[in-house]
Amino acid sequence: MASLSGLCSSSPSLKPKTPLLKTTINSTPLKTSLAFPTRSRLEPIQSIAREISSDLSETNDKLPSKPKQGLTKDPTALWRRYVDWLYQHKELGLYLDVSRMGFNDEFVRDMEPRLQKAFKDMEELEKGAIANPDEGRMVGHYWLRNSSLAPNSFLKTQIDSTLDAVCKFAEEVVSGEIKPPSSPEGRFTQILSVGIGGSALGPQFVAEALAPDNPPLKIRFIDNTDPAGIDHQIAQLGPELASTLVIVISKSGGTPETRNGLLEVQKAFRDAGLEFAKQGVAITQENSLLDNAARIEGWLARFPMFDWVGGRTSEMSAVGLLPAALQGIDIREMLAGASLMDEANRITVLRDNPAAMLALCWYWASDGIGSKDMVVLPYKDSLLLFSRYLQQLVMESIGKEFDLDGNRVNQGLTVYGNKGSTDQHAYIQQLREGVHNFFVTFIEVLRDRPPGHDWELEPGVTCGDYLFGMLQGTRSALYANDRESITVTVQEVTPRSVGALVALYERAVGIYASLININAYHQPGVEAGKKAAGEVLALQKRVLAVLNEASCKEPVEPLTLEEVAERCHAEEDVEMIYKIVAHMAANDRALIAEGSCGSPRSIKVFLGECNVDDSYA
Ligand SMILES: O=P(O)(O)OC[C@H]1O[C@H](O)[C@H](O)[C@@H](O)[C@@H]1O
Repeated sequence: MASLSGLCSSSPSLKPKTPLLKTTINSTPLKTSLAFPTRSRLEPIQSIAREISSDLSETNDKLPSKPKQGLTKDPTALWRRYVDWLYQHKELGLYLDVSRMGFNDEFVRDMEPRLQKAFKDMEELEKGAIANPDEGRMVGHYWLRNSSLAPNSFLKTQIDSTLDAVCKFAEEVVSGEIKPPSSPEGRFTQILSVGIGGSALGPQFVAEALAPDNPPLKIRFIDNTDPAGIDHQIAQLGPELASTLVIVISKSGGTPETRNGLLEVQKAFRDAGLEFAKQGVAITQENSLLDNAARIEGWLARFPMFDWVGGRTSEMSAVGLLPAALQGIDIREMLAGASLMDEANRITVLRDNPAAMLALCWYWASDGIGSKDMVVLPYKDSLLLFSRYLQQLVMESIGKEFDLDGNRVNQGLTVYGNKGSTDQHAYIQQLREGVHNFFVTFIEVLRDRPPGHDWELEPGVTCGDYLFGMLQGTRSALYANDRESITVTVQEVTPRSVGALVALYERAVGIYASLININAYHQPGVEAGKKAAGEVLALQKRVLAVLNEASCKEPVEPLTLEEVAERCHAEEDVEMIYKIVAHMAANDRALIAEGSCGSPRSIKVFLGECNVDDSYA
């Protein structure tokens, strides 16, 4: 867990970077694929897959080879394939069509042992196994929508009581029973959610997908440490800051961006003469720095985040449920949708298990090594953020350097996309005709708009028919050019279907991770960037101390970058010192006495004011 002050107190000097380790898997595709013209890349990918397969063979069954073949274009065969493979979840009204993926029976047969192992792994995980071995943690997001699955009664009670507390608090806020102390409206009208990554993406997706046109509380987000972005959110609130419920979300309670967002918001409250604690809510692990601060300062409410729920799978915890409930979204329906989907995904027969079908398709398309990207295209504006949400869920889970046996595998599955038909006017040209490095997942919503509002904008055709036509047309056009696609269809965008979609992809990630033998539940790579950021800020403090000392002299002594570096005992970091100085100069916190930032060697720099307390030292 990062500490609140950790960003600025890391190691005192920037270490020279060690060169990146070259790996077999990294270098092989480069070498091999360079020998082939672009259109013939399938073969090298297969050979890489085979190579990796032999690496994994000690712990896994032999990797099924992907037969080289074109996609069938025979309409009768395609229709048969469509009907044979169509998955339907009757109660959820959800369909999964994998007919436009080119896998064959042999591949499915070969994958069966791995799938059965994945089902077993998921069963163990749900029973409370330490499925995240590196962090020694259980992985329990599935219990959140069916607490009776929790491995002990203590966890069950925690889940149930948190859900009850979320519902009660939301009801009291919406009804005005809990009110802000000094708002003329007499009730909370806005939510300002402060959080990042898994503590933002789920709530953002769900708000966009499900919030009614006029929610009881409108939501906005601070999900970065960009001061201009923060100012914008606060300025947009204007006088309504007095009726804003600020929800600070951080599992660890120590993420620097979230800490900064909180400090900025607290300052805005002070500037407006408002008492933050009366309007602040914390969602975090018990006894985290955030939790302790909220308790000591007497914030309006605190809700727990559980150790065994990862940030990117926290949408069904208080993280996602509280903001949703405050916007008038039926969270019990979301949970019901997720729970129904989970039940289906426990079935150990491939064709009856939509998450397994997805995972199998991912494996097929990307050779189990991420050789193709997943383009997610919901044809529905309200699902715009689904691909962004999935980007973290999939890429932070799957993008791993090592497998569970410690082999370097550099795994991943790249996800991107926005929405159709809009993206047809942006990059679908490349998908149809350009580099063949992707497969598509269409998300189709059958209901165009609420009943009673539709009209024909030309004889026999509605606006929604166009959207439908665009999706079907793009799917066909891509397939005609051998571009594979999956289609997930839901009847409507409802709390139930959104809950089901979240659960579908959470499980697909879990199953896929098992198929490729990686830990989907940790994120060791994220720490490197955070640590480096801490080192930059530590260096900045030393630069400030050196500049301050020189600027307190009579007369002021402007310094070259080399002089600053030397006095910081960080000669090897002169480039970073240049960047620090340029950034401070752009923000009027350092003054350039001579030269210009365009020619770094010419610069002489000093501080406009001498800080006599020398608080930088
Ligand atoms: O919820 P927090 O502890 O503030 O973490 C927020 C995010 O930060 C990290 O960088 C992780 O990579 C994410 O998985 C996490 O969701």
